[in-house]
Parts: sequence; C-alpha cells; structure tokens
Amino acid sequence: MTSSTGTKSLFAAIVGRPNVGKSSLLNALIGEKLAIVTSKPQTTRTRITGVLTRGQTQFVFLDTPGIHQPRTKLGKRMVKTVEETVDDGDVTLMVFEPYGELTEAEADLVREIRASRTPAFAVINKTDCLKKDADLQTRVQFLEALGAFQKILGVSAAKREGLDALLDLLEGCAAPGPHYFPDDAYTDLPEKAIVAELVREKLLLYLRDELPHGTAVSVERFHEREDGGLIDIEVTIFCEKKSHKGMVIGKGGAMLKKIASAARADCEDFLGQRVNLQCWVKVKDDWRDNDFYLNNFGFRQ
Ligand SMILES: Nc1nc2c(ncn2[C@@H]2O[C@H](COP(=O)(O)OP(=O)(O)OP(=O)(O)O)[C@@H](O)[C@H]2O)c(=O)[nH]1
Repeated sequence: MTSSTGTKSLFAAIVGRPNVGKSSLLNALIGEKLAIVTSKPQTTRTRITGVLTRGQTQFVFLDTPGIHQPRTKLGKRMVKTVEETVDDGDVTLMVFEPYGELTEAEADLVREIRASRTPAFAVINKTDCLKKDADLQTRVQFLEALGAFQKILGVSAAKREGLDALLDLLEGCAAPGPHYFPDDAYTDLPEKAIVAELVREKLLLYLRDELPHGTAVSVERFHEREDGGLIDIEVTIFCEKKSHKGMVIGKGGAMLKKIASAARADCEDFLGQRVNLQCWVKVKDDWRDNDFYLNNFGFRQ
C-alpha cells in the first residue's frame, strides 16, 4: 500500500451482458492485454482486477463475467461473482450495446443497481458502430429513462475513444486515501493465472461452438531457468468428454500445436522472456457441474 498525502483511489466494477466489450474496455483503460477478449460470449469467467494510476489517483477496475441466465453450476458462480463485485465497488460501470432491447438478465441488474447505494454510470460501448451520430442521443435517452444511472456516456474500447472523459468522470468520485497497489502495477493477477487465460483465449479462438466453454486450463508448472533465459511452463487443458479431447488435439496433434504455438507467442510477449510451453489434454467428466473441480480450478464459491 502506498500512502502519501494528496493520493486518491477508486474501485470501479465493470458489469454488463456477455460480449458488450467489458474486457476490451478494461484492457483499453489500463493499456495492457489483461482480460482475454474474443467474439464469443462468456469469455470472462472470474473477476479480473486491472489497475491504472493516473497522477495522484489510482483506479482499480473489477472486470466481471457477462450476466446471463445460468445453466450450469459454473454459470451460477459467474453470476454470483458479478453481484459481489457490484457490492465491493465504489462505483458501478454498466456497459451497454449501442442498440437493442435489454435482456432479462440486464433488466434484473439495472433493478439491483437502482436499489443499491453504490453510484452507477452507464457506458455505451462500440460507438464506432453507430449508424448515425443521433443514435447515440437516442440510446442515452433510453438509458436515462431507466432511472438507475447518474451519468451516461459513449465510448469505443476498440478505437480508444471517450476513455479520458470516462476517467475524468471517475476521478471525480475518487476518495482521498492511499494507493492499494504499486503505481506501476496493472493487475493483482498472478502470472500463472494470466498464462492460463492466454491458453484459454486460443481455445476460444480456434475451437468451434460450445466446445471451448467446456474447457478449463490449469498451469501445473511454471519454472524460470536459473540462467534466466527461458521459462518452462506446463499446462493441462481439461475437457468434459473424450470426444472433445480428440478435437482439442486434432488430426496428428495439429490443433493442439496451433493452440500451443499461438499461446506461447502471447506468453513471451507478456512475460518478456522466451517460453517453453507444453500442453496436455485430460478429460474430467462434466467438471462444470462438479463443485470439487470448480473449487480446484479456482472459481469463487
Ligand atoms: N466495434 C467494436 N467492437 C468491440 C468494441 N469493444 C469490444 N468489441 C468486440 O466485442 C466482442 C466482445 O468483447 P469482449 O471485451 O470480450 O466482451 P465482454 O463483455 O468482456 O465479454 P464476456 O467476457 O463474454 O462477458 C469482441 O469481438 C470485441 O472485439 C468496440 O468498441 N467496438
């Protein structure tokens, strides 16, 4: 904890339905590839903390899984994580698409925000996709009518537009107090957890349909060689069915090789060192509905 006079800090929970761009917004705000981003909904499974220190103010962002109607125990834990994160934050940022009706899960969350004492802002993301400028105002009016948000603003996480205005707004809510992380930190996640997420991102990118949602990644070994030149990492990819294991490995091991080599490149970028990455695939039947495995993989109860 850094304590000095004049410092301020703020915890902001980023919530919203799957695929609205919460992780993209977090990455754009802190300027690092921290939360994995894919075009598939429900990419983020746990809460991810991103840290940004700007001048005297430290912003701590809590990214969350997309809110949805859960079908598995994993899904239920994901939704619970969102509710807890809203309670933990000083401010809630609820992210919306620029068009479309609210989903049932979104409407429920808006109701919770309205009832909670935590101030909330609505962030309309993907403004680069607006068909005409006036559509932003229409969306602002639609969200204003919900009566839950103190302020509504548009951003494009992809084009990094509107972010300074969002940070200025948040700065106004920051309370005098110490910084909770070193000023050059950008996350509280351990390196191993980020490596596991980078591998999972590749599963989401290369495997089709529902299959990647039934996978979990666990880093079994993370060892930096003494000469400092290389990090040996061993990762196990767990799938729910034997047939899925075959698909992850692919013909002659081709798919696993593609996943591992793309993940290795990202790990090297992130760790700033050469990486020797070994990936293994194992089957754990229906782990998403098994409390023992969920605890083992580190999903919050
Ligand atoms: N055009 C456009 N696309 C965006 C923007 N922000 C995010 N996206 C895309 O939207 C998709 C979802 O982005 P994510 O950041 O993974 O969304 P998320 O809300 O974290 O998703 P979950 O983890 O499923 O809850 C990706 O394909 C992004 O590239 C934006 O500002 N503009």
